[in-house]
Amino acid sequence: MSSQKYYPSSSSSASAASSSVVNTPATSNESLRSDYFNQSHAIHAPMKEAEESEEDQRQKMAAMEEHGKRFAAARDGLVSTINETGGILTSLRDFNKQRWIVHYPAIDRKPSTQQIRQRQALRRSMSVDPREESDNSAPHQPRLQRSSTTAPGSVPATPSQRSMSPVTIVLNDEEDVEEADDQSEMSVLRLDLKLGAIGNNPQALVHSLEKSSIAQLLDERMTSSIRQLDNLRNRISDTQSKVLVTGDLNAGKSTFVNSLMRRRLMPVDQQPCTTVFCEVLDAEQTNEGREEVHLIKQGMLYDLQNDNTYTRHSLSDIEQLVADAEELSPEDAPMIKCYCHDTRSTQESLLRNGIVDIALIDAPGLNRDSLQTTALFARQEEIDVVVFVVSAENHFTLSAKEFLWNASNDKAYIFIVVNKFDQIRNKDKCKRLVLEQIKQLSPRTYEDAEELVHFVDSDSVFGGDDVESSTPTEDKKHAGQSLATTSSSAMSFARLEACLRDFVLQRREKSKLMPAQTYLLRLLSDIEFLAQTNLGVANAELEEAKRLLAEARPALAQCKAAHNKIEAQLEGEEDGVVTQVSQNAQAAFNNAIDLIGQGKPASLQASLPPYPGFFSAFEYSAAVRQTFVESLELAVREAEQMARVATGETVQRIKEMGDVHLPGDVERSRREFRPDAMFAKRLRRQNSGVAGLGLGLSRDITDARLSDVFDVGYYVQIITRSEDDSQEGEGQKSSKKSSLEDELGLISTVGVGLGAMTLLGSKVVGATSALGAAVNITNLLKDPTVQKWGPRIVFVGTAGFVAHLIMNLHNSIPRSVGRSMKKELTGRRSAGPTAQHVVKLIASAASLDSTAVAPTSEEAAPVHFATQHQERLSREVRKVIRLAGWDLQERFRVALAEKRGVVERLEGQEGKSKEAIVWFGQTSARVKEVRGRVYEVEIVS
Ligand SMILES: Nc1nc2c(ncn2[C@@H]2O[C@H](COP(=O)(O)OP(=O)(O)OP(=O)(O)O)[C@@H](O)[C@H]2O)c(=O)[nH]1
Repeated sequence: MSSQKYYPSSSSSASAASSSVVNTPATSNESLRSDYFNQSHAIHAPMKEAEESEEDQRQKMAAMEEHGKRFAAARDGLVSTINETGGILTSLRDFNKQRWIVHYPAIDRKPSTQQIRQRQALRRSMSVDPREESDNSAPHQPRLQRSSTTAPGSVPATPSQRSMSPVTIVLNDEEDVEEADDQSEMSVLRLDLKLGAIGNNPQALVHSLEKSSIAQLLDERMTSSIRQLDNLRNRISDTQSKVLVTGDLNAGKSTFVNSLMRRRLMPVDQQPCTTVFCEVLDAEQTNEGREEVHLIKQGMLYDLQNDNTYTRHSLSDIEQLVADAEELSPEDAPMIKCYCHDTRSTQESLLRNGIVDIALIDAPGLNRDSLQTTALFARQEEIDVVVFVVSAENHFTLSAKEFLWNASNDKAYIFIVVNKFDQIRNKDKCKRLVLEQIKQLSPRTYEDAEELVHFVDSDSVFGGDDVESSTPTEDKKHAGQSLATTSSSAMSFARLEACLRDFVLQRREKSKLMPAQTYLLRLLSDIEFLAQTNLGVANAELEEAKRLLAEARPALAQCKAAHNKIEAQLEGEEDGVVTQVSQNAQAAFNNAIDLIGQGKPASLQASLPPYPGFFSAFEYSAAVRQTFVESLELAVREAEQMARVATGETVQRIKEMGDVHLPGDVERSRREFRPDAMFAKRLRRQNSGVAGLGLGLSRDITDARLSDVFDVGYYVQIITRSEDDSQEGEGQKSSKKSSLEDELGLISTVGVGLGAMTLLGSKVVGATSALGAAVNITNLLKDPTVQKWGPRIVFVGTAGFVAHLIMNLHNSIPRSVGRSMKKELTGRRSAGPTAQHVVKLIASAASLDSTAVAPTSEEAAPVHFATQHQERLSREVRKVIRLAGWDLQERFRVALAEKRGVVERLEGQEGKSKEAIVWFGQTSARVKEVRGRVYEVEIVS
């Protein structure tokens, strides 16, 4: 609809005016100049008077009214869609901030064939006017074409990839890269990515930035677009229209503004002079009819009602004000408001048109310095129309091209005045060349070139210099040609005016509403593109999350089950090996102690030393004791070695359990089992001589003692025990009998006791043994049989027994030593009674109470060598197994935490993706609906 050609309503009058000009004779410059004005008025007025009957006036008014209604409807439609778009954009921004980091598409210039196909499909779907889906005959509207590879499945495989490598937006294949450059990228929400060396390559920059950084930039872009929407709403609700007149230096902008006003308001100079923005307004409508100039104070926001924001000047001061501003940089150049009368009728006047307030802004000529400022100014939403003045002599400079390129992006249509056309000889060629350039720079403007591009001679309104310079010296014929030229120039200018007036007034939808519509469509298109892109991303991420969850959940469950299983297994392994080691040790130690008790070495690896003879009996006993101790040590070592082996096997089994049950990606324990580290503490202590066999043994177990040679206490005890034994059970009695008891009868036993006493005396036996023996003997002497046979038997027995003992010392010493050691090893004190026992012994000797003599088992410290060592071994084994188990458990704990983390992250991703799919789906539908409504806003002339 907007592409419909329109023709200015006043074009008929313009041509009528021009034809009249042609028919009017003129003789001089002055007369030509005045003729022009006179003719202009003279021609227009009578024609209008003649042509515009009452009926015409009525029709015109009705048309105006109708036009006003259409304008209001279009404006209301746009305001409502602006509001909706603002709502969508705000929620997108919030969603980006709070729920889902919005994915910003990047550009990829080397697509695969598949990507090209996907892109084409997506482009087709996104470039279709919602209504065109059902109605292909719908009128042309600005279209935004997008291409993307974001169809589900074409998105990077993992979110991590995605975070650094946003979804690729394929521009175009090589043949149509140019087209892609201006159509495929984001427009309103496009990020201005310029940074360092890669600033010229937004694609590289997008790839290098973190997704969150881009989301942040996008957030800022959305915020500024929301502001822009507010401005647009205010602007289209405002009745004033602003026309910015800009162009190359010296192109004749000021002359053009003056011509429009039919007054020499702006200073005109051959030298570039305008550095200020000068806004020309109708004094009647805007300044209570006062003609004056307001120079806005530096840094002040202009307020007509507030004198402090500006200084007042007369119209004639403008030239000086502009000259003063010459020295300033474009950024500091002041803004001037020029209130003046347009004396023409409302039908002719641009400013005082009776429909809408118009302000004409004369901008500084474009050069490198001012380009930025003017471009910014032109982008402002309150600028409805940009009139670009270009000199026909110079065509478009680089600055002009840049400005037009950007401005036509923003405003779509630019009104172009090709000025100084009078200076051009080959006018057709000039027109062709200029139009060629416009086609490149502003395609929309080119489409409507008939109405929007005008080749004129602005100066001709005041009687151009060309005419002045030629007439004085030329002949009448030449003057006639000049007249014809001037007439044609006037005609062109009149047509320009009519078109401009029409463009600004009657078609202000186009000039005022269309920028808003264009902006909205671009913005909505961007949002839809983002929504589609993110929908694709979310779908891909959901699929990915589902796929990975399908692997991660069972892996977690499997890991948990394996963990539970190994926990139970570990417990079993620990208990098993500890029990095994404990039992083995117990058996080995008991066996060792029994062997020692029988006077044999505890280990097969040890053997008794050779007997050196009676006179070295004591040394022999010491050597035997040493051998026993060493053999016991060997037995302990053997038990420890067995424990090491059993532990090693269990550790290996635990390791294998780990290999079987631990997930493959979990690092295995690097801890190595070192058997020699087990029991190292005891060995160290032993080597340093701190403790002998350790654990609960008195340190003098290795010390030899005389009782090892003659165990008097033992002999006496055998005698006394016979009485006690009679009170005990038969089974017990037999088990307690030693081999010596078998050999000796009661008599010889008594003899042994007494003989030993006699032979060795209390010195030899030791005080406690002697005392114990004495007590026992005292008890023995109470026996009547002993009293009767005593002396003789004692003598014979003693002599025999002593001989026997001496003869049998090589056998009895190991037994004595063994017995003594066994007592100690099994927890009975062999080092002699404690002080308490001695006191008891003395007391019992005095009272002859035999029951109080022997230390009871409770009194003896319940130190059992076998038990102690067995416990030590068990503890050590348990410690090692626990460590191995703990190691494995720890691996499981890490693996479980990792797997749980993966599942939780994927569940989070799944949830977020689902939410995003719903959200972007709804948003996409909403945008589509609003876009449809924006398309429906009918902006017609
Ligand atoms: N021949 C001819 N000269 C013109 C025309 N328009 C302007 N001029 C001359 O061109 C020169 C510059 O005109 P200005 O109106 O000052 O140009 P400008 O674009 O406003 O200049 P700056 O603001 O300094 O960039 C003046 O000498 C004008 O007389 C025209 O249509 N034909």
